[in-house]
Amino acid sequence: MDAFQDHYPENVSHCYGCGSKNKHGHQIKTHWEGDETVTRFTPEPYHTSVPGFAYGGLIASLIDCHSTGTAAAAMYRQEGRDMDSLPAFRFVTGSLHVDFLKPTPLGELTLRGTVKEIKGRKVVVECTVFAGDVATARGEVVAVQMPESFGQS
Ligand SMILES: CCCCCCCCCCCC(=O)SCCNC(=O)CCNC(=O)[C@H](O)C(C)(C)COP(=O)(O)OP(=O)(O)OC[C@H]1O[C@@H](n2cnc3c(N)ncnc32)[C@H](O)[C@@H]1OP(=O)(O)O
Repeated sequence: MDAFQDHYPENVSHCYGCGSKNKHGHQIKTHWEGDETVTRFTPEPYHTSVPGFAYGGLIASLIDCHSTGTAAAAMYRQEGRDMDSLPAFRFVTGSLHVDFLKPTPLGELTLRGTVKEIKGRKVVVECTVFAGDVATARGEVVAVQMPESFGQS
């Protein structure tokens, strides 16, 4: 199944969390399941915080990139456009809030996202991280369409 990230333009495919061209990164893959977006990711042993459990910064970065991908996909969906069509929607993180509800074990994790708001260039995404049936973290991301000047200095 094609993931949102498989359709990212090359110039935004280097992100540590979601870029398919970053060989050192997480390379997460996200897709729609109805009105939810889903990413599955299995942490490596080196993602440890306390032995047996995942590092919180990893969880935050998964929520971050799951949510920016969701933002892009939601904009395409709202406009009835294919994710390969131009101009491309590129989102960056304006804010990232994470609540760690329970320790997250080092096993397969499922992130489920919902779009709370689309307003102008802003998309607000809520994302919950599950280990099995247990919600271990919940995040809210304000994703904003990337300004043309982003990355230019
Ligand atoms: C297929 C391709 C996919 C491509 C996908 C690419 C994936 C890459 C994913 C990367 C994930 C990252 O790590 S990104 C890297 C980390 N993030 C960054 O470096 C971003 C740095 N910050 C910025 O460049 C800027 O502050 C922006 C772009 C976030 C916002 O600046 P701006 O463009 O001037 O936005 P502005 O007009 O002020 O605001 C627009 C709306 O967003 C809201 N807003 C702006 N900033 C915030 C904020 N921090 N917290 C809450 N809300 C905010 C405003 O209130 C407003 O809402 P309203 O008043 O209209 O309601």
